[in-house]
Parts: sequence; C-alpha cells; structure tokens
Amino acid sequence: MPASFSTSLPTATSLKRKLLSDDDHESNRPSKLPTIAEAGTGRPTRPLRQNMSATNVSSTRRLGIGPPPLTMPRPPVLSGPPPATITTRPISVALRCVSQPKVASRSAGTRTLSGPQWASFGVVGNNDFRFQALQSQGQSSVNLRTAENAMLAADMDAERTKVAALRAEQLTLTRELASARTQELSHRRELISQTDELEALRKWHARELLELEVDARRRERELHDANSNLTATHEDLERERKASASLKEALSQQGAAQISLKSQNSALQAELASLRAANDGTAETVLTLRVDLEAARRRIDELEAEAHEAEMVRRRLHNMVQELKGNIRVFARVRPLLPSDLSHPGDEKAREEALANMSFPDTRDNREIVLSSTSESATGQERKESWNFSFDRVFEPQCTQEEVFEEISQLAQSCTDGYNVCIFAYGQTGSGKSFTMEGGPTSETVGMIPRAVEQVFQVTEELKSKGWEYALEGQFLEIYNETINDLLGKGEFDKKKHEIKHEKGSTRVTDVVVQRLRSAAQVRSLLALANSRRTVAATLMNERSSRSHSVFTLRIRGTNTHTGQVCEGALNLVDLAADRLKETQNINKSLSALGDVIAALGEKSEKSEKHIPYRNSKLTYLLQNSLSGNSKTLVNVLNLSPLAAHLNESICSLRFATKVNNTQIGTAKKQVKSTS
Ligand SMILES: Nc1ncnc2c1ncn2[C@@H]1O[C@H](COP(=O)(O)OP(=O)(O)OP(=O)(O)O)[C@@H](O)[C@H]1O
Repeated sequence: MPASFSTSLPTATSLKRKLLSDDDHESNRPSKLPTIAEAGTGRPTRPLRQNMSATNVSSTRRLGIGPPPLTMPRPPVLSGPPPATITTRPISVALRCVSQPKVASRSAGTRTLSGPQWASFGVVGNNDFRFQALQSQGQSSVNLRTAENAMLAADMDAERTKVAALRAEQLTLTRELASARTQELSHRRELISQTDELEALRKWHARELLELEVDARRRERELHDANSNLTATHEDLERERKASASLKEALSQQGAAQISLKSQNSALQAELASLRAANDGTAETVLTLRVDLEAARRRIDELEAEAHEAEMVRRRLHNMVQELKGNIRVFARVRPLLPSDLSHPGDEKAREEALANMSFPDTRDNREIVLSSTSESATGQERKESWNFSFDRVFEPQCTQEEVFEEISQLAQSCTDGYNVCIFAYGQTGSGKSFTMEGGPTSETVGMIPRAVEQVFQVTEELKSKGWEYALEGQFLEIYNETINDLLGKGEFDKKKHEIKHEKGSTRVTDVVVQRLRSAAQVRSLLALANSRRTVAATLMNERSSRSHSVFTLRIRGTNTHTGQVCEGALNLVDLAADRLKETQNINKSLSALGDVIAALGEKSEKSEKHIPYRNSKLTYLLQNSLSGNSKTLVNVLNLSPLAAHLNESICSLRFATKVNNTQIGTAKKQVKSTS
C-alpha cells in the first residue's frame, strides 16, 4: 500500500535535511579540535604523546575503519619523530632564582649571608672590604645570570623549533581535514542523488501501484460483468433448452402427424387417381354442360330484359290501379274504447252508455259507417237520427295498424316511382291521430310513418337489382299558430323564422335540418327525438299539442344506372291538429284551408283558370307542390272517437271527409326525368 510504503521509507527531503544538519554539526566540530592558538602559546592542553597516539588512531579511522571520523574530535597529527622530552622545570627554576632576592641553592663557590651576618659585617666597619665583597658577589651573580640567560635562550630556540614543527603539522592536518570534508561532501552529494533516485523510484512505485489498483478494479468490474453475462447466458441456455425440449416434443408430434398425413396422402393419391380416371370420363360431359351453361346464360339475359320490361309494366299497372282508385282517398278509423274513457271501467252498463251508436254495415268492402242517436223531441216523442257515410275504407275499432298500413303501403311504392304522396291524419282531440301516424312502441303498434319509411327502404333495396340507386332525405316540421318550427333542430321553438321557398317544382324551408336517411332505424330515432321536443314544448305551453300540426317529409330521389332515368318523389305524413275551441263550431283553420285548396283543385280540373288558395295557411303553402300538378296522391285518414259524448264532433269530421272524398283532382302523373 502507498501509505505504508511512504511511512516505512524516509523521504528524500527528510534525508537531505538530516544530511544538511550533519553538515552544520560538522561545521561546529573544529571547536572540539585542539586550537592552534593554544598550541601557539607553547602550552599545549594535552601531552604531545597522547595527542600523537590519538591522531594516529584518528588517521587509521579516517581510512575506513572504526567509528565515523567527523563525530570524534580530531587531535593534530604529529608526523615527525617523537620530540625529546622537554621539561620547562629548569627554566622556571632559573627564572625563579633570578626574581628571588635569595637563592636557595647555589653553586659550591658562593656563600650566602644571612641578616645578622650583614649586620655584623657593618659592625666590623670596614667599608671598602664590604664593597669589594659585594662587588665580587654582584659580578658572580651577573655571570651566573648570563649563563642562565644563555641556557634560557637555547631552550627558547628549541621550543620555537618545536612550535614551527607543530605548525607545519597543523597545516598538514588542516589540509587533510579539508580533503576529508571534500570527500564527505561528495559522499553526501552521492547520497542525495541516491535519495532522489530513491524518491523517484518510490513515486514510480506509487504510480505503478495506483495503476495496478485501477487495473485491478477494472478487471474486477469486467469479472462482475462477465459473471452477469454468464448468468444471463445460463438463463438463455436454460430457456433454449426448454424451447428445444418443447420443439423436440412438437417435432415428435409432427412426425406422428406426418406419418398419418402420409398415409392419408397415399389414400388421397389413390382416390385422385380414381377421380382422374372418372374425370377423364366426365370431361366430355363438362364440355356439353358448358355449352348448355352458355345457352342458359343467354336465356337469363333475355329473361332479365323481359323482367325489366315486366317491372316497368308492373309499375305502370300499379300506378294505374292507384289512379283508378282515385288520387284522393279517404279512410275513416274509429279507435277502441279505452279504460281511461270510463270513470268505472268494470261497469258494463256505463260502458254501453259511454259508447256512441256506430255500425259498419258493409261487411264485404268495409266502406260504410253509420252513426245514429236517439233523442227526445220537444213534444216528448223519441226521435231517431242516423248518418250514413261511405269512404274508400272504414276501419273498425278492432282493426290493427297493419291493416291500416296495407291500404297505404301501395302508395309508399308510388313514392319510389316518382309520385308525391300526402297522408293526412285528422280528427278531434284524443281520436287517435298520433297513434295512427306514429303509433306505439311495439312492432304491432308501430304507426304509419315508421312503416311507410320501412316500406320505402325495402322497395329501394329491392330495386337495386334493377339498377336503381336511391338517396333519401327527411325533415320534420311543426306548424303552430302559423309558425314553422324544426323538430330536428336545436329545439328553439317559436324563435327562429323559417320561410317556405318553392323553386323549380321543389319546396325548401330555410334553416331547417334535412337529414340524410340511411336506415329505417335512423328514422325511428329521429321520430323519437322530434316527439321528445314536442313533448317539452307541450309541457311549456298547455294545449299546444292539440293546436300544432306536424309534417314529416321523406324525399326520395332514384337514379337508374342502366337507363339513366331519374325519378323524384316525396312522402308527406301530416298529423293535423284539432283546435278544441273551434271544433264544436267548425273544422279548424288549417283543415278548412286544406279543404278549400282541395275544393279549388277539384274545380280547377273542370275550369282550368281556377285560383288555388295555397297561401291561406302555412300548411297548404308548405304542401303546395305535393297538392298541385299531376303528381299528387292524397290520403286522408279520419280518426273518430267511439264515445257518445263526441258524436257531434265525429259527425262534423265525417261531413268534412265526405266533402274531400267527393273531390276529383285529376290524374296523378309521376315525375320522371331523363339525364340523357
Ligand atoms: N287504434 C287504437 N288502438 C288502441 N289505442 C288507441 C288507438 N287509437 C288511439 N289510441 C289511444 O288513444 C289515446 C289518444 O290517442 P292519440 O293521442 O293518438 O290521439 P290524438 O288524436 O293524437 O290526440 P291529440 O289531438 O290530443 O294529440 C292514446 O292513449 C292512444 O294510445
């Protein structure tokens, strides 16, 4: 580890620092050496012999043996022969003799006088003698001193020689010391360079170690990746093994199946061979049959052409029949008595009393209705009255919707042939107009509008095979108080202004929804929507439903792709309102306007210049195109209440219907154009 490595090895810097500190130490070392100054004084601090032997040892150590030379004091090396034993004692003794007034030891020829002697000398009183003695004594001491000085000078010379020798030796030692220091310095430099080298090596090792660690980590990661790859591969392998096992299983099953197929194949091959043999036999038959088929196809084409011709004939005949029946037809329908008509539905007598006296004498053609009543005259006599009416058809209370529609369905066929058909339902309130036109929710009670639409779709579907393509459109309007409302619009009753426009033989009402019709089911949902809107409007305004007319218009445009013929027809299904306020006095305004238009149309067929008052009501103006011209067929379904209480109103309605029924408005002609 690099950390342990760095702690175990001293750094180069620390090592250098140590070496430099040693240098400083060494630089102080000469203080430990004997100083020249001391030697110069002539008073060496140590005995020379000792010094010399120490120098020798030191020299020996400098040559590489023993402890490091720089740490030990280095005495001067004496290169010369050991000096002669020199004692300073005689000199010091001589000097002491010179300085001292009395000399303790004298040569044998000298006599030393004591004090008492000097005293006795004077006492004797011979001054010359004493002077001579003293003079001789002085002379001898001068001589002595001279001799001693000569000896001292000789000693001094000898000492000086020694000092010079010592100085020479010191110089040599100094040089040696300098060379030793140079040597040491070079060693230290060497050591520093080695330390640097060591440091570089350590760094290199540290780098190497780091790289090795990085490499080791990378390898560890690679190993980990390799391990996970190996695991995934193991899993894949396991899956593959399983798949392989299941494939083997499937293969063995396929093998078994193949074997059975092979056997089946060989059986089939045998069968094929026999069939081929049979086929060869029938080839001739096939050829004959093909010829026959070709002849049959030609015959079919001829027959289809004949069928088309027959269809055209059928249409002509159908419409001739309709025309012969009259282009104004009136049906009277009496609704059954309802439980809601009676205060006590279970009471049979009350039931009989509630019912008006109605009879239907024409049991074969069902064309008659007879109403009768018994009243008391002013004289108190019983007065019997009866009213007999005859129409194209009278439906008794038990007649079903289907029976009523049978009479109308032929006219739906006429619409697809290009005729304009108007079917009006009218009668007093609660007589069953809505029931007749729209009907109930079940398939038995479905009214004339849904049935007629269904019929038209059915016919257009059948005529497709004869080259006819039809486009159907529907609109549903309400006329209330001479205002038109769109029952398929947004339900904004009596707010929007809709205008009736007659252009090129067709009628258009502005701003109303004209829905493209694709199925009878779609028409049913449109009728439900219109009814819900009418109900909402009726809830908001009382009596509205009995005063508003509804007009459902189905426009049919057919194109024959074979012949290019185009025919346009319209089916108008009108639920006429009965104004309760006026119905007791007269028929309501729209109905009377309709009666006037029909009457004028009847007169016009006799006098060609007759004015037709279409504009007298919104209803007649709206239906102008369907009422005028040669393309019209009118059906009036008069609904009657069975109640005795409504007898007068019923008679009134029956009279109006008779008036309409007696009108002839000319022969209807279909609207056929040619695109070519
Ligand atoms: N042929 C019928 N068979 C059974 N029920 C009938 C028949 N005709 C009418 N009804 C019932 O008589 C009631 C009144 O009929 P409907 O609402 O059709 O009269 P309406 O003439 O349209 O009345 P209004 O003018 O007030 O709208 C309804 O409940 C209806 O179901």
